[in-house]
Amino acid sequence: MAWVSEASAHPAGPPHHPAARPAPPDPAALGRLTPLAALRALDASPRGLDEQQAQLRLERYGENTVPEARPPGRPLRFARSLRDPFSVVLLVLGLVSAAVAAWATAAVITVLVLVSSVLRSTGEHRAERAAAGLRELVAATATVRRRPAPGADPRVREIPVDQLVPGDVVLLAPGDVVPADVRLLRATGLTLHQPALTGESAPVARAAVDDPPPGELPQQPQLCLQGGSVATGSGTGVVLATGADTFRARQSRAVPCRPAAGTVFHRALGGITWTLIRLMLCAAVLVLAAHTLLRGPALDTVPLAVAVAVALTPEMLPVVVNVSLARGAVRLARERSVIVRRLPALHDLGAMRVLCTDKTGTLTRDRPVVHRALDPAGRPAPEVLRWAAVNAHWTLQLAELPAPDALDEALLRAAGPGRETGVAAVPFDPVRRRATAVVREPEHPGTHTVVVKGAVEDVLGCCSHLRTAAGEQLELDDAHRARVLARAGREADAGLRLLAVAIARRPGRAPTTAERGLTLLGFVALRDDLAPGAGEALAALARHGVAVKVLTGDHPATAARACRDLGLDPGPPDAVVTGAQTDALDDAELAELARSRTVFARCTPAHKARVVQVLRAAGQPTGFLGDGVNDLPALRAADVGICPRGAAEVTRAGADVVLTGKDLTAIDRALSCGRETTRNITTYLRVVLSSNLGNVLAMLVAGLLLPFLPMLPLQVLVQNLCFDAAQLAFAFDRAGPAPGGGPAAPSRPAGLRPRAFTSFVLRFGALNAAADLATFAALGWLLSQDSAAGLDAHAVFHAGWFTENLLTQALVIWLLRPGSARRLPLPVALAVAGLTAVGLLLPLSPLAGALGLTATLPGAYYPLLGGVLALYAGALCFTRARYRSAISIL
Ligand SMILES: Nc1ncnc2c1ncn2[C@@H]1O[C@H](COP(=O)(O)OP(=O)(O)OP(=O)(O)O)[C@@H](O)[C@H]1O
Repeated sequence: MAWVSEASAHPAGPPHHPAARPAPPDPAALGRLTPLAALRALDASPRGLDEQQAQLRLERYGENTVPEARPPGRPLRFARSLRDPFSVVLLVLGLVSAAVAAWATAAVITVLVLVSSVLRSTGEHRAERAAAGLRELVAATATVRRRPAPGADPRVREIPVDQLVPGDVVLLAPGDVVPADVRLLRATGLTLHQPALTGESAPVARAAVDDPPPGELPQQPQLCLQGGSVATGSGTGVVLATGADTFRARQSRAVPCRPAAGTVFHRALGGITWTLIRLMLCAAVLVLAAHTLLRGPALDTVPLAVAVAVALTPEMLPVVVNVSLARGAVRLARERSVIVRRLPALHDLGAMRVLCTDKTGTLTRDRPVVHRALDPAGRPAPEVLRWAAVNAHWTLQLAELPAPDALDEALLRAAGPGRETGVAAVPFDPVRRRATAVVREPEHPGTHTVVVKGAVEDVLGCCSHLRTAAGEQLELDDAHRARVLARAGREADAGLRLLAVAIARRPGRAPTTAERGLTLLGFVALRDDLAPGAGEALAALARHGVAVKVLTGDHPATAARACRDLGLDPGPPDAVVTGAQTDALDDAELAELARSRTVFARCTPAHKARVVQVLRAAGQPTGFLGDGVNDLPALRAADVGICPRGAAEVTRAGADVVLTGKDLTAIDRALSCGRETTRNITTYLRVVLSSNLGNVLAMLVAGLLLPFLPMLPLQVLVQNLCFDAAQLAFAFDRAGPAPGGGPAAPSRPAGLRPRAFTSFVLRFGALNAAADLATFAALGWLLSQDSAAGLDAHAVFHAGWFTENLLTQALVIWLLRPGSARRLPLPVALAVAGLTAVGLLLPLSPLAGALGLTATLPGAYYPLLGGVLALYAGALCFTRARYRSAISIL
C-alpha cells in the first residue's frame, strides 16, 4: 500500500488545515525499505513527481521549513531578561531594601529592572526579526527532478528548499545541505558531514544499499538526514520526510553552531559583567563598613549601600548591545550588501586580528580557462587535454553531479568528450585531490581504461610510468619524478593552476577504479584571473591592522604567485608551508609558524581548520573567508566565518557573514562597521562606569566627612534612571569622521577588553570624583556663609550635588564619545540637552520636595558650579587627548 497517495490527498476539510493534516510518512520505517519499495510506498518514481502531484503534497504536508527552535515570544523573552546577571543582582538588592522597609528604594529598583527588561526584550525581539529577515536573503535551494506534467520528461531544476515534498527526487552534490530526510537511490563516493546528528566531525560514507544494517537512523548508510551536508561525491534520493516530520525536527536538535559562550564577544562581555558585579558588591560592602565604623550600626545605611551598588550597575548594557548590533547589521545589509547572520559576529569582525582566506573562488574568480596541455617534458600535447575532458565528462555523468565544478567545466569547454563509454567513476574530493573515471575505448575491446586527473603530487603518487611525446613508455624513476615536479613548479610559478593526467589500460570485463600503476601523460595548465577588488580588499585589511593568511588546496607556487599579484608578500619560495609539513608539528609549533608565515598550500579541509584553531588558541581573534565545501571546517572553527557571494550553499549556511556585493572590498566596510558597533558599546560602558565610579568614590569620601548622608538613596536611584535613559543614545550613535579627518571607525582591531577598561575607568572615575569633591567644597563654603542662614543645609547639599551630577554626566557623554565634539548626532545631542535640563530644573519642580531636594540654592552656587564644570571639561579634554589611542581602540 502506498503511504502517500494523491487519491487521499484531498481530505474533507481545507487541505492545509492542521486538523486535516494526515499522519506523516514515518522516515524510520520507510528508510529501511529497498529503494524500489520506498518509491512505491511514497507513490513516487525515480523520474520525479509531476508538478501537480508536488503541489498537492505541499498542501497536504505543508512547507519544508527548517525546524529551527521557534523564537521565544515576548513574555518568555521578558522572563529570560530577568535572568541576566545584572537583573538578578538588582532584584536581590531590591529584596534587601524591602527587608529593611526601604520601600522607595525597593520601588525604584523594581522600576529600573522592569524598564531595562522591557527595553531589552523588545530590543532582542527586533534584533531577532532583523536577523531572521537577513537570513531569508540567503535562503537555500534544492535540486530536484520533476516532470512539468504527468506524461512529460523529467527536468532537473532548483526550487526553494521550503517547496520540497515527500516523494520528490533530489540530487545531492558537494556543498549541498541535505534539505530533507532522503533515502538514497544511487550514490557515488558520497560522504556527509553531520556533526549535529551524530556528534562526529569526520565525514561519514553513504551508499544506496538495498539491505541496510540495523542501527540508529543517523548511522544508516542509505539515509541522508536533513541538516547534514555533502562533503564529497554525489547522490540521488527520494525525500521521505520534510519540515517538522524530519528526524532532526523530531529530535528537536538545533542546527550546529558555535556555542554562544565561546565567541570573542561573549567571552569579553562575560568577563566585564563579572568584574562589574564584583566591583558593585565591594562598593556596597565598603559603604556599609565605612558608615558603621563612623556612626555605629544603623539600618538606614543599608538603602544607601544598596543604592551605591545599583548606581554602579550598567543595567542598560544588554539593551545597548542588542540595539547597536542589530542596527549595525541592518545598515550593513542596506548600504554595503553584507549580511550578518549571527549578530555578535559583528563585534567579532571588529575584533579580528587575523583573517585566513582560501584562494580559489575568493581571491581568484574560479573561472579557469585552459591555457595549454603539456607532456611530462613540457612539449604541447593536445591528447592530455582530451583525456582530462574524458575524465571530467564521465565523472560528471556517472556521479550524477548536478553541475560540473569550475575546473571540469573549463576542460569540457576546451575539449569534447570523445568516443569512450564510461563505466565507473570516483568524483573529485579535496582530501584525495584527484578524480577517477573508468571508460571503455571502442578501439581497445576487452579492456577498460582508468583515467585519473588531479593535483600533480597526488597523481604522480599513483604512477609507475610516464609517456614521452614519441609515445614511448618509460619507468618513472626518482630522477624523472624530480624533473616532472620541477616542470610543474615552473608552470605554477607563472600563476597557472595545474592538473596532472594519467591513465592505465587494464584487461578484463570487471572495471576497477584502483589508482595504481598508472602512466603519466602530462599536465593541463589553466589560468584563473584574480577576483575583482581582491587586491584592494587585502590592502585595506593590512591598513586596518588585520594580518592575512592564505590557506589553499592549490600548488604552493600557484598560491605564492597569486599572493604576489595581489600585493601580499608570500616570502621566499620555501616560506610557503604545505599541509603535509604542518602534520609534523604540534599545536604550539604550528601556532608559532602560522604567526610568521603567510601562505599555506596543499591544505585539506582539516589542515585549514587546524591553522585557524591554533591561531585562535594563541589568542588571536581569527576570521576565515572561504567559498567552498573544503572551507567549511575552517569556517566553523573561526571566531567569525565569512563567505563571498557565489559560495557553496553549505558554506553560506555555515557562515556568520555573507558578502553579497560583487567584490571583496565589502569585507573592509563590514570590518569598519563591526568596529564602530563595538566602539558604541565600549563608549557606553566607559561613560557609565567612569562617572558612576566617580560618584561612588565621592560618596565614600563625603560620607566620611559629613555628619549626614551625602545623597539620599532615592536621589541616587532617580539620578541613575536619568543616566540610563540618556545613555541609550549610544546605541544610536554614529561617530562620523574623527577630528582632523581621520576614519570614522577605529583603525585597529576593536574589542571589549576588560584590562583596558579598568585603567580607563579608574582614570576618568578619579577625575569625576575630583569634580564632585570640588562641588562639595563649594557647597560647604556657601553653607558656612551668613547668607545661607535659615536654609535647609541637607536639602541644599543634596540639590547642589544632584544638579552637578547630571551636568557632569552630560559633559562626559558629550566629550568622551569618539568623533567630533562639535558635531553631535541628534540622539546624543538630545541626551546631553535632556540631562542638562533635568539637572537644572528638577530641583525647581514640584517633584523636588518628594525627592528631598530644595529649590532655594544660594545664588552664588551657579557661578561656582560653572567654574567646576569648566575645569572638569578642560581636564576631560586634556586626558582624552593624552589617551586618544586608548579611546579609539577600546
Ligand atoms: N575537479 C577536479 N578534478 C581533479 N582535480 C582537481 C579538481 N579540482 C581541483 N583539483 C586538483 O586538486 C587541487 C586541490 O583542489 P582544492 O579544491 O582542494 O583546492 P583549490 O580549489 O585549488 O584551492 P582553494 O583551497 O583555495 O579553494 C587543485 O589544485 C587541483 O590540482
